[in-house]
Amino acid sequence: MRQGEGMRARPERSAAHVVLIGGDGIGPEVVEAAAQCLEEAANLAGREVRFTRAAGGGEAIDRGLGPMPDATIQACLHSDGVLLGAVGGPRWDRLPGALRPEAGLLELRRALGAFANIRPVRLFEGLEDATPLRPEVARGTDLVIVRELLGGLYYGARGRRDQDGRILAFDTMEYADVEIDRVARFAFELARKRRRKLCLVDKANILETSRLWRERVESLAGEYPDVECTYQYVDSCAMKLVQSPRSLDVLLCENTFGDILSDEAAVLAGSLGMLASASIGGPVGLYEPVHGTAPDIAGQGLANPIGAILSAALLARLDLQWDDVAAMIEEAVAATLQEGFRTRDLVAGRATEGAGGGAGTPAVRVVGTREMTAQILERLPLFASRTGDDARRTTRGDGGRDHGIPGTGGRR
Ligand SMILES: NC(=O)c1ccc[n+]([C@@H]2O[C@H](COP(=O)([O-])OP(=O)(O)OC[C@H]3O[C@@H](n4cnc5c(N)ncnc54)[C@H](O)[C@@H]3O)[C@@H](O)[C@H]2O)c1
Ligand SMILES: CC(C)[C@H](C(=O)O)[C@@H](O)C(=O)O
Ligand SMILES: [Mg+2]
Repeated sequence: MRQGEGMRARPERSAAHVVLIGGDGIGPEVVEAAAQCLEEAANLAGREVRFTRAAGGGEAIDRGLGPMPDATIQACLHSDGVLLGAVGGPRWDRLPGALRPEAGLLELRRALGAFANIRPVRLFEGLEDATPLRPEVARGTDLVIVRELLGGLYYGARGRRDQDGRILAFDTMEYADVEIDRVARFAFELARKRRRKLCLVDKANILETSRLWRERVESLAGEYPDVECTYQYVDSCAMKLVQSPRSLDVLLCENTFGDILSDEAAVLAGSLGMLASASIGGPVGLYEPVHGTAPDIAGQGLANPIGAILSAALLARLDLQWDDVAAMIEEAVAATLQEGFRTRDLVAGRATEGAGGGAGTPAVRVVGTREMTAQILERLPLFASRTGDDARRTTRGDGGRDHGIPGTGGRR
């Protein structure tokens, strides 16, 4: 997406080129699952996706290419969208900061100009017992975290120095007004398409950067009188997230606060494995599940692929403008879950295998990554016949399944 191109009508595209960066741990497992779903849904809609696999993260380091090879960045910049699994793991934890896999991801985000990270959080019907929260608290959760992605502590000056014989380490949080304005405008526009509630999450009682965020958001709020704009300190917001999630619509956060709150919010969705994300703002969007490489379950076929699959749906909707393809994937995921299929992480809350089965509730069936993907693939054709408009109407009617995220226009 280019800033400001959001709502411009574009010619329908029938083919797309997507770069896949599997990365490390469960990254390659979930990216392959997502690529299969995107390819199949596109084919069912009469379109075509071509994939290029590119190196990134620890596996690229091991091949002597560094954490984010220039060839990968160039491939991404020349693509129609990028799908990334996750990078990092214990094997690379002792490398100097700038050489770690995670530094490569930051480099890619910056190269793609992806300043707005969108993390939708909803509890799918049927997953009420997957969250450790009481169903009456979590039910109906439908919020979006808009996380600033190219500033703050992640990109500020950091280092160490000797101070009177002691080791002093520092990280710096800096924000420029323009960096705040561009992501805040995006969040206001998003709120407008949803329940018209925007909450700026900050620490303005302590941090000067937060005070600038408040000033900028307060001044922009005048341009969006139809959006209710509130302010909440990050510490109390962390509580509110699990106390009354339905009261929240769009949460606007600086980089670090957004990172932390999104993993907390994953509890509302039943598992970290459920959350998808889109990072947009530059010529091409970067789509990745919110979770990491999950070293504890990597290579065992246990990973929940849904966060990655829903990220592929976001790619279809936001970069390719294939709303029908996106809706097809989202509907197939919802149907698979409603029929009781769960990966292991989704029975970690209060659900147990074989539970349900009475009173119209399907029995819970615990499956691995491949089987979950196969079940979703099998259901795609059920949602294939709709036109994009029909599909959009259906999903909006079901609690805003497409999260009200505005189309971003793609790169052409
Ligand atoms: N975008 C990214 O590339 C990204 C994001 C977060 C963490 N990381 C990296 O991942 C590594 C591990 O980090 P961590 O352990 O703090 O976080 P993590 O998200 O990898 O795992 C946290 C917990 O959630 C579980 N989990 C995560 N995704 C899952 C899925 N799809 N299905 C089932 N269970 C899942 C894991 O098994 C683990 O118990 C670190 O090196 C970290 O830097 C990368
Ligand atoms: C791996 C790390 C750099 C990354 C982040 O902090 O942005 C991850 O935690 C995420 O949430 O995408
Ligand atoms: Mg994170």
